[in-house]
Amino acid sequence: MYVGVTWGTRAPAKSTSDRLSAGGNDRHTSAAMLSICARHTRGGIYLCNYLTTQRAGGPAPCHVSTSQPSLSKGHRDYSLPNASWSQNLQDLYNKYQELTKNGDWKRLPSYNTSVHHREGDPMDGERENRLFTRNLDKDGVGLEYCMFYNKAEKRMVCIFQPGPYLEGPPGFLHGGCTATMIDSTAGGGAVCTVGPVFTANLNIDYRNPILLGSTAIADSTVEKVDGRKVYTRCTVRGHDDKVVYAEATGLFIKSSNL
Ligand SMILES: CCCCCCCCCC(=O)SCCNC(=O)CCNC(=O)[C@H](O)C(C)(C)COP(=O)(O)OP(=O)(O)OC[C@H]1O[C@@H](n2cnc3c(N)ncnc32)[C@H](O)[C@@H]1OP(=O)(O)O
Repeated sequence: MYVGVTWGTRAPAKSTSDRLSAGGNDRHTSAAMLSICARHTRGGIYLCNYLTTQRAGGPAPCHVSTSQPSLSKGHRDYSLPNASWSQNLQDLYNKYQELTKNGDWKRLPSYNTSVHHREGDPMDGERENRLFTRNLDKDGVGLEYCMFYNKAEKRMVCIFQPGPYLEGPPGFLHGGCTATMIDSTAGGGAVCTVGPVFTANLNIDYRNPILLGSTAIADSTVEKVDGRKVYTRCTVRGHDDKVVYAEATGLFIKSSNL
């Protein structure tokens, strides 16, 4: 499936997230081309073809080109910048987008369902299910994030900005949400490295609280693959690398029956 999206100029951001963050300016976001399919089946997580379906030689033909996020068949790509993104998140996005240019890094599109974006998926159609990390309808109040994968380094980076609906301690991100981002980032890296997996174990040391509206990076690497076992390590740090928020290891088990 190919989906191309062109973004236009947007109004200055006024979200809580932006007020809380150091940045808050909005900016033009360049066109992005992407292709991916992802699916969850029986709890196993798939990310298919995204490393192979991007066409060489520049942007692929677009199915969608609008000044708004792609909503073709409801398949908006939530990994693209929107008006709730802080300047810090936008800057990191631009940095990693730049790194995709030589092919070392790939940006992963992200949808709010696990299966709807797959053309011809038998589960396509009206479904109530939402991807946990994309279950809020309003931009900026929940998780804003984008993942980039480096195949050679078996490394997944997720830049993210937690919004005001994710509060744990007053003003700070709930630890369960931090765990979710670690699970998703390390799990996504495991999937991209070996195929569908289940999370078997997550071990997290929380080092510093994450301010709501700030910008953070979850940086995960697959350290070892031993049979069906995929060992990962993940660090969550601030956008400027000055603060470590959490350190984690994760064990993912390659699905045996998918
Ligand atoms: C970009 C988007 C990316 C999206 C990523 C999303 C990430 C989110 C991922 C999830 O949330 S997945 C949902 C949460 N996880 C689960 O619900 C899994 C529940 N557990 C299970 O289904 C099974 O326990 C599991 C599949 C993990 C393992 O069962 P199996 O029957 O397939 O394997 P088995 O028990 O034979 O274990 C295989 C090996 O792993 C080892 N193992 C399994 N669980 C372990 C554990 N917890 N700790 C340590 N080792 C473990 C086990 O000892 C064994 O080692 P050996 O091969 O050396 O004998």
